[in-house]
Amino acid sequence: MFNRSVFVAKPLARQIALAGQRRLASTKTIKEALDEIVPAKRAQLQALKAEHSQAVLGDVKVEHLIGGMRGLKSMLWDASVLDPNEGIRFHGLSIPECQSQLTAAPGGKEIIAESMLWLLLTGKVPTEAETRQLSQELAERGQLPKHVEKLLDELPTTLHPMTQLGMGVAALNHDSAFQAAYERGIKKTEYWTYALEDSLDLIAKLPAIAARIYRNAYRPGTPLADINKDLDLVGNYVNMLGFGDNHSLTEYLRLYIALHGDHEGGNASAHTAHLIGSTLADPFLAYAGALYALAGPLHGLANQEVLRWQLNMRKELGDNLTHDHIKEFLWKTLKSGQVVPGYGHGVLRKSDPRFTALLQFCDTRPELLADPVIQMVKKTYEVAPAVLKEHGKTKNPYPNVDAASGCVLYHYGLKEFKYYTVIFGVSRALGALTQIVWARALGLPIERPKSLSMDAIEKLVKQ
Ligand SMILES: CC(=O)SCCNC(=O)CCNC(=O)[C@H](O)C(C)(C)COP(=O)(O)OP(=O)(O)OC[C@H]1O[C@@H](n2cnc3c(N)ncnc32)[C@H](O)[C@@H]1OP(=O)(O)O
Ligand SMILES: O=C([O-])CC(=O)C(=O)O
Repeated sequence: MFNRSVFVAKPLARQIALAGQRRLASTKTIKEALDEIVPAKRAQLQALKAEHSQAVLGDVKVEHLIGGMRGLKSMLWDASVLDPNEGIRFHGLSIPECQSQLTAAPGGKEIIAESMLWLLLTGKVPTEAETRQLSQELAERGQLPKHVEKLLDELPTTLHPMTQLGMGVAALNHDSAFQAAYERGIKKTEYWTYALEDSLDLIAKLPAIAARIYRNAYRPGTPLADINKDLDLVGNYVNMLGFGDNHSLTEYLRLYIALHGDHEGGNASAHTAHLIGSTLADPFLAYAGALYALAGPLHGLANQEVLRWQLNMRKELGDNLTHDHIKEFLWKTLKSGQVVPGYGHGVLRKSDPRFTALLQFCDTRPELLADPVIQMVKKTYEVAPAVLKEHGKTKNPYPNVDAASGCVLYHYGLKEFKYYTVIFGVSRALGALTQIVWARALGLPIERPKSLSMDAIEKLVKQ
């Protein structure tokens, strides 16, 4: 057992060195780490069921049925919680806490996807050795099967990249360990191990699918880099996209992909994965469905729409945009009945801390601060909340993550903004698949809420 008195007696520098050695030394696979946690979580759920099944957590109102279930507490989701004013916390850790505690790539500063995935799956901050071990495991699983490469290469390059991504992901179910095990007939208690196997495979292969789509559509005929077993997931992704020599973009994408990983359970993409997974469709099919929810302009596609909106504004009003120009364009958008992309949110009621973290990344790099697109994002932020407040409709006049996410990509030459949601899709797998693994580990049932007709609502209301 850990002996506190011995530890405290050593000088601070020595303590830090020893703690560092311990962190580095502790190496477990993600499966071994989960094996240790699953029994306790199952026991916690059993106790909740046994002792509190009938406890009331809130009312169901008519507004929930006709208002997109906003605010209705109706899903179990452990990995992250969204506070309307504070934003997201991953297993209790805020974004700045994650930035200071989660492992970066060698030579980098930003959180890497593996570190975030470990936190989401286990609720624990991984040691550096655990993170590196997971990077290696993902790199070893990263190669695509030939039939998926062929499928992607034969799709029209004009097909939206998100449609292609969903198709590539669904086709991976050809080799689903979960589906094969289900057909063989395994015990329910074993489901999660096969769901984990498929989930790790899918997360590992997403960069190769996403990069192939980019290459086919925008850089035809150029070679795709091989997976480097010594690199992290996003390092390999950026290499395959053809931007591997750009350290700043690589670091940005590491941060981007870690931060977009999970946003509690009710967002449309994560919820879709959860719903499909609850039918015991395998993780590939569940996540393919999630990607098509992400591809809607009110959700993930907003990050492409933000760039399109900004470039239209520049085309119409010129390069030297003033605050008044932006106000004018905001009102034009609102008066034509469209939404301002990148603003508003289903839950948040303040500026999204993911937006803040991405802008802080820009603040440390003079070349980004000097870029007109990034300046436009900042200037829009200076005027849009007041315009949206005056317009008076949206409950949240502040920016969400999509208001900033595309600008750095654009600066570094990844300008094909129809591709941007694909990057979001590589990221959201971290949280959505975490939930699928846990839903199978906890034996959660098929999701099937009750629906009511308008007549039935009226009848119930009158009673
Ligand atoms: C990663 C993400 O998914 S973050 C969200 C990305 N999406 C966007 O940025 C698109 C723009 N934003 C929106 O459309 C919305 O704010 C959503 C979809 C994010 C949230 O929707 P809701 O929870 O229904 O928002 P809210 O309750 O504030 O909506 C009330 C009214 O304000 C409008 N509204 C909300 N946001 C905006 C906006 N950015 N611009 C103009 N009007 C807006 C709604 O369309 C709605 O109008 P209606 O009464 O005519 O139907
Ligand atoms: O939480 C939501 O509804 C949308 C969102 O920001 C996300 O999915 O990242």
